[in-house]
Amino acid sequence: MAAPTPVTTPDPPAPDGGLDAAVRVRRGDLVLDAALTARPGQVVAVLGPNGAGKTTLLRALAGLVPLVAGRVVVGGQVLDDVDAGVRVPAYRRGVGLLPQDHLLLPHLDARDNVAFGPRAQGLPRRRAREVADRWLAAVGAAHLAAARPRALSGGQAQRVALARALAVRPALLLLDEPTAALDALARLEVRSLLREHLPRADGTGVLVTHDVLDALALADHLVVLETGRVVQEGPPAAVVAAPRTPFVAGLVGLNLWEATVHGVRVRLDGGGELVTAVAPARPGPVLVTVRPGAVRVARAPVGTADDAGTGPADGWPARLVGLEHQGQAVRLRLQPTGRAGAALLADVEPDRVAALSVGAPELWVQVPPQEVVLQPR
Ligand SMILES: Nc1ncnc2c1ncn2[C@@H]1O[C@H](COP(=O)(O)OP(=O)(O)OP(=O)(O)O)[C@@H](O)[C@H]1O
Repeated sequence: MAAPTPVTTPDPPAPDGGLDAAVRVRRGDLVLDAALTARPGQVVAVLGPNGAGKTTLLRALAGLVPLVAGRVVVGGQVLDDVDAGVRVPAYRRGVGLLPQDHLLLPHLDARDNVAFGPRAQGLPRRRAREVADRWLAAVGAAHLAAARPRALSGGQAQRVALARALAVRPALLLLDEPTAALDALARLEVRSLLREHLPRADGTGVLVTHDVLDALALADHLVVLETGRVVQEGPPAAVVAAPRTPFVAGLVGLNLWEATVHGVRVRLDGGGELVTAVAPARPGPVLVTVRPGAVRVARAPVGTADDAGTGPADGWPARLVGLEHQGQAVRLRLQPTGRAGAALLADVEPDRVAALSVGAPELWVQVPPQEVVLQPR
């Protein structure tokens, strides 16, 4: 009998383009242990707190920091393989790195800074300058062609550096916080330039950022790095919607706690208890997220969890320790005053702030059960 025709095919094996890396690096106290993969045409964003190892990861991929263990394959070419003793030097990798401090060559004008890479790839001077002019125009910096780096503003220098990185059309383009040093307007402009030019169809981009908007706007895949480890990854919108660490929750402005659930009772590991509208099938450890806009703040408990037929008053007493604007609302930072409770963010209408903050030594925070979102831990 003839074999049935398969109706689905498994994912293709790692393509001979793209990025396939698993690196271990030691730098001082940091042990970086991270894997990154991306198909050709994809951009991966790497997000993490200061000192997480993001720059070290880029430098390892660029061949500027030796691996202790692991392998880096770009576009089918093995650039590092510690077991096999392969280490392609940085200048022969065809990998573009846009470092945080952009490092334009000070004695060359913007055009020759951009033409430098194409020249090094063997283009004659005139052709390399034509390529440079095209890329300067593409990033809106044609008028800066004759300027030396010291005459450029931060945003202008960043555009020229971006043109320089793109002009060599690397198989792997590494960008270290390309929008960090820019003011809000320049950041928007550079972000839309990146969206337009990143990546080329058969190349891969890795973008280190502190800004979750960069990840949402520019990346296909988001990797969160903390103390040298990947703690969460996935499509950016999915990571942002369901943070699994306080760092990510803080970035997107959600409250997040580790807790243990028994029926509808959610006991926070750090103290305090919430009630959930939907009891998970099994008791056990969970992550709890709550939108700041869902937190009720009042001078005294309002109703009780008895409304849901579940027991005594929920919530906990807290004290106001900070206030900031958050869109149309005011975001309150609250610290528990007793042992039963957790610090949290709450968004309230501006006209309620005076009533809550003037002369109230203690407030009461509560979360409606339907706003308590649980994920397995
Ligand atoms: N050359 C070095 N010598 C010693 N330790 C280093 C070196 N480079 C990095 N480290 C260590 O690695 C840690 C991570 O550095 P890295 O610059 O990769 O972090 P990062 O995530 O990019 O941080 P930031 O967001 O602040 O740029 C540092 O805190 C330091 O402990």
